Amino acid sequence: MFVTYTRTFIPLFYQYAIDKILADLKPETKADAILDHESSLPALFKDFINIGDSGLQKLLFLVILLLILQVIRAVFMFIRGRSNAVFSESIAYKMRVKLYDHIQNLSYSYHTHAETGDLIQRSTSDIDTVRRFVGMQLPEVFRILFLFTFTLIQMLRIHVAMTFISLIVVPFIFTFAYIFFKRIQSVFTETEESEGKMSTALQENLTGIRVVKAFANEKHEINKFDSLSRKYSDNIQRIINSMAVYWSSSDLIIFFQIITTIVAGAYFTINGMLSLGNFVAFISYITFILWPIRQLGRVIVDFGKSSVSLNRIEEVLSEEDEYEHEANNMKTPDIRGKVEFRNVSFQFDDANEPTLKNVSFKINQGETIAVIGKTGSGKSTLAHLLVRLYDYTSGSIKIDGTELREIDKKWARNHIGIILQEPFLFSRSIFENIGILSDKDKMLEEEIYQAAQIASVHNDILDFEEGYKTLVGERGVTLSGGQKQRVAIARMLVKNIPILIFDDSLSAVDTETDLSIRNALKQRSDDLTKIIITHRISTAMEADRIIVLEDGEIAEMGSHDELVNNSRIYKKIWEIQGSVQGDFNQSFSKEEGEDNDAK
Ligand SMILES: Nc1ncnc2c1ncn2[C@@H]1O[C@H](COP(=O)(O)OP(=O)(O)OP(=O)(O)O)[C@@H](O)[C@H]1O
Repeated sequence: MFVTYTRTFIPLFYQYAIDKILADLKPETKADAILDHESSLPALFKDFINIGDSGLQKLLFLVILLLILQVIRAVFMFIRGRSNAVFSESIAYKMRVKLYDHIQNLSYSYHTHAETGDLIQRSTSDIDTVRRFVGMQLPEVFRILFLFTFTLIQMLRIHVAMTFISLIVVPFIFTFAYIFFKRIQSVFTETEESEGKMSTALQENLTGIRVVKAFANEKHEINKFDSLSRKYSDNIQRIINSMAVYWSSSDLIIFFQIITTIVAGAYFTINGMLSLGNFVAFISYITFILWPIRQLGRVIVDFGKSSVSLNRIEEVLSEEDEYEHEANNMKTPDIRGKVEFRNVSFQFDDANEPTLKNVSFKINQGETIAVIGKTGSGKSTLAHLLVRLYDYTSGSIKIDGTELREIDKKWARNHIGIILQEPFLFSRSIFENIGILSDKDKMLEEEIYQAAQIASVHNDILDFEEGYKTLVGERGVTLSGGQKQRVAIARMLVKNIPILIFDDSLSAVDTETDLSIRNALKQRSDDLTKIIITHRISTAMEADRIIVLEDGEIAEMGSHDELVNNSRIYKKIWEIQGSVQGDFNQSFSKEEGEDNDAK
């Protein structure tokens, strides 16, 4: 406010210099009617200028005063700019962190439906729009309004009629700016959407670049991106064209206003109703009032854009935080490894029928249970229920006697570990990837190595040039599928969890490694409860019990020996896989024999 207010004094100095000082310097130019008008310059300033005796000295003091005023204004402008930036940046920072934290706490089901690109856009460019609004547009509106008010007051004090004439175009220019920016708002929105589509395509392409390369599909991808990029450029071009029309036509209106002011000012001055100095002051006032006014229309329209962004951020923030939503009295029982399913059913919100139906089974601490079944039979869903990624619709799941729904989610996930079907590795070193789940600040190397040894990946890692320091590319692309799975297993093992679920997480390792991992796990602890979801009969057959799922129901359950003779589905799988495995082993040993013979 200070900066804006003091700005309106500057034309008063011009007026004083012309009307009072020039007259002293060159008295012969003094024509009564022109110079006898009072100056509106505050008395304090006048006194300072009048310290000088001669006209030249007064001029010198005026320049010094103007300089001091400008320096003070510059300091205040700096403080204003800085505090606006600090304030808006701190708001943006808080919003970013809040949104990021909230996204972390949204449910698994939210994330399975959400679009990554869209969430990124909300967390970055939408927040930036709000930041610009708070840091630049909002202060700009206040600045323009203050400037307009203060200037209006100064002008009215000098000459009322001249004031109205000088501001005749203000309502027009403001309305013109408002209507113009309102009209092109749709172009702004389309530009934002086309930018969003372009970045989503880019993100999707980079994520799936290996598939693109593998199918030599680059041309199609390039064409797709090219058309999106063109659309974006066309929209930008439309904005540039519209803005060019706007600036030039509003310039014309402003020019008209300046001409009107000059003509009216000259008339008043010649007729002795306005001093020469005040005439100059008026011209100065209108120039610095008219340019911001035409900005105001734009800023007001930008409000719309910012409110769209705020709504988009708010939309995410209003999604339910899965932890906050839990009751305060959630339990944190001692979890040792006993699991009991009783008539458990589960249906996805958007599904027509239940994915799991009346599932009942028991697992004692230290037992290994294998779950097999056709794809889509509900195996992963069953595992997801155990870590409370979803809550069962009916029935009961008890973990060491406590109803799972009553156990604190974080507590449950800290005691029941799941190694997901598609393990995700972060683009950090292998060491960091394995240690990432540990609650300890600093993982001991020994613990990491031990976990990697059990997961049968230690030797593979040592074979890498940089060993444990090897950086796994984004999502672990520099590792083979089997290595990735084993790193994911090691990552879970550092946690020392009593119940472990392998959701088909041994599928990419060979049978031998699969066996050695299972043996190492058995050696490490007899108490570890394991649920192994698998398509491989050789993995399932060693379990204490095997559950065969069919269309979400338990079709068969028992040990390998029980099922191999006395079942429908398991027996069939055994016959198919057993014979293939037999053939494989036979041909393998035959080749080995031939090799040996050759030697
Ligand atoms: N988030 C979801 N929303 C709606 N339906 C889902 C969702 N996730 C899975 N399903 C459906 O639930 C059924 C069971 O899926 P699930 O992943 O549990 O099967 P699965 O036995 O693990 O299969 P696979 O062996 O192929 O991994 C499938 O028909 C699947 O389409």
